[in-house]
Amino acid sequence: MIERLAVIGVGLIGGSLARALREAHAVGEIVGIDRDEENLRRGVELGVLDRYVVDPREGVQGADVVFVSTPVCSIPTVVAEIAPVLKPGTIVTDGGSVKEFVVAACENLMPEGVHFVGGHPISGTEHSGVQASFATLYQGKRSIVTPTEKTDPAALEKVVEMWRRAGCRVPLMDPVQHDRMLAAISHLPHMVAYSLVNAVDGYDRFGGDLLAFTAGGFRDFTRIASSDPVMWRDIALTNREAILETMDFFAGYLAKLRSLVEAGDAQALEAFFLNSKQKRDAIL
Ligand SMILES: NC(=O)C1=CN([C@@H]2O[C@H](COP(=O)(O)OP(=O)(O)OC[C@H]3O[C@@H](n4cnc5c(N)ncnc54)[C@H](O)[C@@H]3O)[C@@H](O)[C@H]2O)C=CC1
Ligand SMILES: O=C(O)C(=O)Cc1ccc(O)cc1
Repeated sequence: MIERLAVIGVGLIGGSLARALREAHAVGEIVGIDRDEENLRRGVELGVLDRYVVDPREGVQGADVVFVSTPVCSIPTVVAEIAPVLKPGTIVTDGGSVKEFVVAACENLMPEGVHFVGGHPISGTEHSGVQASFATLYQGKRSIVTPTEKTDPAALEKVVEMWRRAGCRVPLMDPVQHDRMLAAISHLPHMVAYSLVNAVDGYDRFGGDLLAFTAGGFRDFTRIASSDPVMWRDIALTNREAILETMDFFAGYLAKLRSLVEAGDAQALEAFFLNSKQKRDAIL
C-alpha cells in the first residue's frame, strides 16, 4: 500500500503507526526522522524503523507518504522545511491533535502535485517517545481525517486506507468541527486534570505533602496530567477559542454543583450524580 513511509517525530503516535502498518504488511520501508537522535537509534533497535535520517529534507527523499507526528505548533514548520524537496505524487499527512491550525497552514505549503491531508487518531496514552509506542494502539479506535474543499480525492482515499490498515474506523470531519468536538471530549479533561493536580498541590493548609496521600480515585482521574507538557502547551495555544468556550461551560457546571453543596440540597445532589453516573456507565 505504501512503498516508503517517512515518519517525522517518531514518538508514541508516529512509532505506533509505523508498528501497526508493518504488522499489517501495509508498508515497504519505514524511515524515521526526529530531532532526537537517541530516540531514532532506539526506534531502529526496537524494529519500529528500518533506518533513520536526522535531516528532514534528506529523510523524505523517495517517500510516497510522509507522516508528521511532532507537537502541533511545529507541524507547519516541519512541513515548510520538507515541501520544496518532495517529489510530485507525495502525500503528506499528520497526527496532530488540533486540525484547523495545521490544515490551513500545511495545505498552502504544498508544491504542485504534492498533497496534504490532515488526520488525528483518537487514541493515545500519557506516555511519550518511541519506547512507549505499540502496534495495537489504534486497533478498534477512530482516526478522524479532515479534508477540505482543496483536498485531492486520491490522496484522501490513500490516507483513509492507511488508517484502516492500522486498525481504525475513519470518520471524515471538517477541521473546525473537529477542533470544537475535541475541545470538549479531550482538551477540557486535560485542562481539568492538570488544574486539579496543581490545585491540590497548592492547597497547603495541612502543611504536608497532600499529593503523597492520594489514592486510586485521584490517580485514575489525573492519569492524563502525566501527559507531555510541550504537547499540551501547543494544543492550548492552537485551539484557544474552543478550549476557552468549553472551560467556561465547565465552570458553569462546577458553579452549579457548588450551589447544591452550599444549599445542602440532597435531592438535587443525588440527581446531579445519578445523571453523570448513568451517562458514563453507558459509554463503558
Ligand atoms: N500522545 C497522545 O496521546 C496523542 C498525541 N497526538 C498528537 O500526535 C503528535 C505527537 O505526539 P506524541 O507521539 O505523543 O509525542 P512524542 O513526544 O511521543 O513524540 C514526538 C516526537 O517528535 C520529536 N520532535 C519534536 N519536535 C520536532 C521537530 N521540530 N522536528 C523533528 N522532530 C521533532 C520529538 O523528539 C519526539 O520524538 C502531537 O501533535 C500530538 O498532539 C495525537 C493523538 C494522541
Ligand atoms: O491518554 C489518553 O487517554 C488520551 O486522552 C490520549 C489522547 C491525547 C490527545 C489526543 O489528541 C488524543 C488522545
